Amino acid sequence: MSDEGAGDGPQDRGDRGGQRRPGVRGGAGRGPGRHGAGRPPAAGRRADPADGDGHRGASGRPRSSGRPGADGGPGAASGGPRSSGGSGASGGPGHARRPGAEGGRGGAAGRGSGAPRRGPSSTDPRRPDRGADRAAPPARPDGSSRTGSTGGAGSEGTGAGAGAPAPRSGPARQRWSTAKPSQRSRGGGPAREVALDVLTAVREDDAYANLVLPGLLRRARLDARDAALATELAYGTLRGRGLYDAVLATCSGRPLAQVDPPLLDALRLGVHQLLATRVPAHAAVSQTVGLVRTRIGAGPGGFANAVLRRVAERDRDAWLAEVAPEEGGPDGGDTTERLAVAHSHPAWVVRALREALVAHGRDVGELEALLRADNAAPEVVLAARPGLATPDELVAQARDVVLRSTPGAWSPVAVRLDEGDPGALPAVREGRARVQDEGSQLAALALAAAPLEGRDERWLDLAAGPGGKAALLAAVGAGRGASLVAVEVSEHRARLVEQAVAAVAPGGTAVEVRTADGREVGDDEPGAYDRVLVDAPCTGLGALRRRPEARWRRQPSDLAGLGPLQRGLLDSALAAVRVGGVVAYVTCSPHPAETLAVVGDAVRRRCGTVELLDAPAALDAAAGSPVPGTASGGPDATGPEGTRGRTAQLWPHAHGTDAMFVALLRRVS
Ligand SMILES: C[S@@+](CC[C@H](N)C(=O)[O-])C[C@H]1O[C@@H](n2cnc3c(N)ncnc32)[C@H](O)[C@@H]1O
Repeated sequence: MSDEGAGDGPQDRGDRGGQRRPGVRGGAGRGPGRHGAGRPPAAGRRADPADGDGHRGASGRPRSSGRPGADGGPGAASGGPRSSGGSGASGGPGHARRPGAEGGRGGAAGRGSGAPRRGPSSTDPRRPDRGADRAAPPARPDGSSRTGSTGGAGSEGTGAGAGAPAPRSGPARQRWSTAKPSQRSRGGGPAREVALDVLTAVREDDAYANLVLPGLLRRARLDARDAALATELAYGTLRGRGLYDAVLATCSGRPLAQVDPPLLDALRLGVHQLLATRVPAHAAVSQTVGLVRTRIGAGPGGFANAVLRRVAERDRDAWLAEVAPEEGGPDGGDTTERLAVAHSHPAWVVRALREALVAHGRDVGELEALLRADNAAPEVVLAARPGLATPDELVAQARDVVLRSTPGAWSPVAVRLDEGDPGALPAVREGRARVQDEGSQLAALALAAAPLEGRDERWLDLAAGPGGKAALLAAVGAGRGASLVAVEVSEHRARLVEQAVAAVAPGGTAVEVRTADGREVGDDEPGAYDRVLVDAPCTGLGALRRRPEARWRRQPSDLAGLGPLQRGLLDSALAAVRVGGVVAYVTCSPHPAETLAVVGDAVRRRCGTVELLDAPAALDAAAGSPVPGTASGGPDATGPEGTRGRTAQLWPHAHGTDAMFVALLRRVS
């Protein structure tokens, strides 16, 4: 579930009707009827609440997912925020971070309350202040407390207090609004309405935020700024829910379970504005209360007013000290619980990520940076498909539509967009380039770069939907005279694969898409392939930054359900590859149960017939220069025997990519 190009991008959106493209053979396979691939759900709706990958966790039996891809389409793929002005292609405009405009909440003032090679740095200089947002985005990626005072809230508030000093902690008096009542928006304004609609769809319909948002933005006809605000509010509220609920529990005077869910959504939206944006406090409260009044009722509006005023009495740091006190202090609590609240992750995910860092041989002290990276909006990254587009072409096209772009940090075919709608680039619209996380790009390119002797003509992608890596592999393979068979169990997602690879095979037969169960290919076609990709369905714990709601949906029990499916697919791949051929086992989760354990088992069970290749070296080869810190498991690591140092793990906080895991296995007999 690693590829964000997937989802709702212009080239692979499910609403294209899934028509066949010339040159793409849609093999019958053992079709969906047999495997119950299921109906294609409405865009944005989840097929299975327990599983975003289009399979049923417990049974391992796949099912069609409403989420075309692990990640959305361009922009949406990114978790939204960095792209802006979005069309459907972008999954909505991004929130525009304005480093230079951090600070004051305006009206709150006075009340006294209140790596690597070109990799990203923690100070993230990539985003200039465009000065055009009214999105009032988070001051820092993790939404930590604001300093400085240059920013008001643009048109968002009344202007009162803009440029005022940053809010300080502690209770004090508050003037709620300087606007005349007639000037205030009664319903919260269109951006908040859209944001609330997203929260409602996520809660009631199990929708994916990145898929429902574009349609809601279009329907509401928001201009770019309001669209950016709506996107930031929706995504930020979903990500920050853990902390916001802890604050609300303190302020609401009743257990949150007793608060009506629609009202709770609106309260979270209000808290997000108060604690993580530069929206002035008075505007955050009055607009959110207006929204509650018009959407839910006058009584709930009064309740929201009382609760949000209490929230507004302190700033984020003060609330953190209250609800997530540092250990060692008088109220210091358990580290996991503190990190869970402070960085808004379920405690089991915090534990899982800590375990993952240790298992892959990294310093456990990196945990907080990793959690913070999960809360930062990822950049939109494009992959220029070899033979169809070049990074230089993408940079030139971005310049033509006044988008800032930079070369990728790692992948030789990557271009990073600072903001904007990737669908504005002709190459993206034509399917010659695609939004795809750099980690996903490197994983596919590493398989293509793995050393191989003898025949190298038949490539296989065993779990291909929605087709991001298949599209890249197909393009690379076409340049080397290799054909690709792409297998996907979900009918709907198989159609997305066809769309994804269409540009690579306009009239040829280099790519064949089959709707089938990948676990059966090994038995049906033993030893038939030279290179095989298993991008296994997984928990997606390495891509939380792209899927704001995912962390609240996943359960620890998902791990147990996914294990047999992951092992079954890897077994099938190892049977389908010829002796001497290479299998890449890839996940967008660093969890040891989905990565090192699966690979370690496979190597152990096949005693001597399968060997691990040097995946970090293959990543370096794919990148064209060293990608530091990918070797997964040093001498002290706890990874299973036989995997140490041979597998590769990328990290959001270290590489600026999703946390992709890559193992390369060669069948030796
Ligand atoms: C992680 S996603 C693959 C992402 C894809 N490689 C990309 O880059 O766009 C895993 C895919 O495996 C599919 N899948 C699940 N079980 C499967 C099975 N038994 N056989 C084939 N595909 C399966 C899911 O429907 C999902 O589309």
